[in-house]
Amino acid sequence: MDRIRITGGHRLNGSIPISGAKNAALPLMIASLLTSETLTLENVPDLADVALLKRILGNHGVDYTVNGKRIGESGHAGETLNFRAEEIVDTTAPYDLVSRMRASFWVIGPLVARMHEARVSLPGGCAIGTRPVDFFLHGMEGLGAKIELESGYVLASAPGGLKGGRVRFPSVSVGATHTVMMAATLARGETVIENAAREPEIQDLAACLIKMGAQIEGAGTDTIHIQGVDSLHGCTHSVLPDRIETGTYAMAVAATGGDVTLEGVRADLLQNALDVLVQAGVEITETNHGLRIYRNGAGLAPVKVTTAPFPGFPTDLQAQLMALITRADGRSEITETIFENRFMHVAELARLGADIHLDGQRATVTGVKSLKGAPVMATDLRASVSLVIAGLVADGETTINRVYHLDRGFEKLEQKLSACGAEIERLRA
Ligand SMILES: CC(=O)N[C@H]1[C@@H](OP(=O)(O)OP(=O)(O)OC[C@H]2O[C@@H](n3ccc(=O)[nH]c3=O)[C@H](O)[C@@H]2O)O[C@H](CO)[C@@H](O)[C@@H]1O
Ligand SMILES: C=C(OP(=O)(O)O)C(=O)O
Repeated sequence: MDRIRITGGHRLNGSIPISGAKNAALPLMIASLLTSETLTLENVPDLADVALLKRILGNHGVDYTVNGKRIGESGHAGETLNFRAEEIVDTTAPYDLVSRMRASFWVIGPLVARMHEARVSLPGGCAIGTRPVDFFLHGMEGLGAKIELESGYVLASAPGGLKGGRVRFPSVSVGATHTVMMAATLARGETVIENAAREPEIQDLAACLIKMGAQIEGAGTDTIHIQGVDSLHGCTHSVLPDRIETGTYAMAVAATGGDVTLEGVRADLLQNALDVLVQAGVEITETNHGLRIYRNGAGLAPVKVTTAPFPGFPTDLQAQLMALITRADGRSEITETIFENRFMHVAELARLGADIHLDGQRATVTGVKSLKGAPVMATDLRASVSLVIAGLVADGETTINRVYHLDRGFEKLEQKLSACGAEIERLRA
């Protein structure tokens, strides 16, 4: 297994291009199942999760071709890929693939909408909580699907096709909102999704579906109206920039000190997190080239943060923020409200000398003068990158094991950081 070795203590200076968002690219790719025409996606990040989803979609009959790198609508230079599901050849999404990535379960929506049946394994993904699928199942039932569970698989069928309905989620779920919204585009009549997720990735998916001919109103608010249509067609869509990658590098610069411009980003996608950084004493300005993150000399102030659905502070940046404030001047508090087991980085940060006290869903972090490098273990995607941030500021050498977690969601991490002066390298197994 590959490892990452970091020698800490270098300030970051320069610029970092931000990739297309993993969490937007995945549902957009899945939307290709809804049409027999070609869906062209620009600015697709080159990530392990994207590669895995290509395999999963391929199994259903989706062909994909690479258009090569070209500058997309957004000015980003990610990959442009064509997806074409002329015919769905298999409506089963098997355990060995779906168990490796949570988002692959979302194929259930488009498959039932187009083929009136699907057999999808219960999902896997980052081990950050129990992550049930009850909202998805109730949502699909709300559109008239019959749901059965058999040997770890969900069997969903709607022989006469899906029918629009009212779906109210008990609490906000990004994945269930994506799935029901996709399914409803081809259902007969109107669907109303209440208590819908408002994440930017939902808006990006809705924008693409609308270009494909779907009738959707209200994406980005908590109530989404979808009027079903008979069929959807192809289109070209550019994946929005990754707000979690943006926030991660902003926190890395805040931690090491320095001056870095994050290119191709949208500040409005992570305003809450940027406000927290400003409270901590980081200077942030929007320039013609992107978002300039600057901290030189000044100390870090402690912060009090509670994770929440968008537009709140994202759970996907919680671990990175914790790494940053391990060296703040005073005591910070982080409360995690989305996932019940998303503090696995705490024990690893403690190995580097962080002072963190856990009480249920609340972590109290007392700033220390310095961290010291040590071998640590990546436990999930965002936890792994929090160890990278801690390693960048720790004295001496930090080696991170199990970096396959990082490869799921961070494109060219070592290259992007070394270009700004970090001493970071991958040790191939
Ligand atoms: C690929 C992707 O986009 N992943 C993101 C997505 O995950 P994902 O879509 O899996 O997360 P959800 O928004 O669904 O989860 C939010 C909460 O709802 C609960 N829940 C969800 C569905 C359900 O049927 N029943 C249920 O109880 C979950 O266990 C969790 O406690 O949103 C999360 C919250 O912003 C992010 O951390 C993930 O990075
Ligand atoms: C938790 C994440 O991904 P997934 O939902 O695929 O596990 C993430 O992107 O941080």
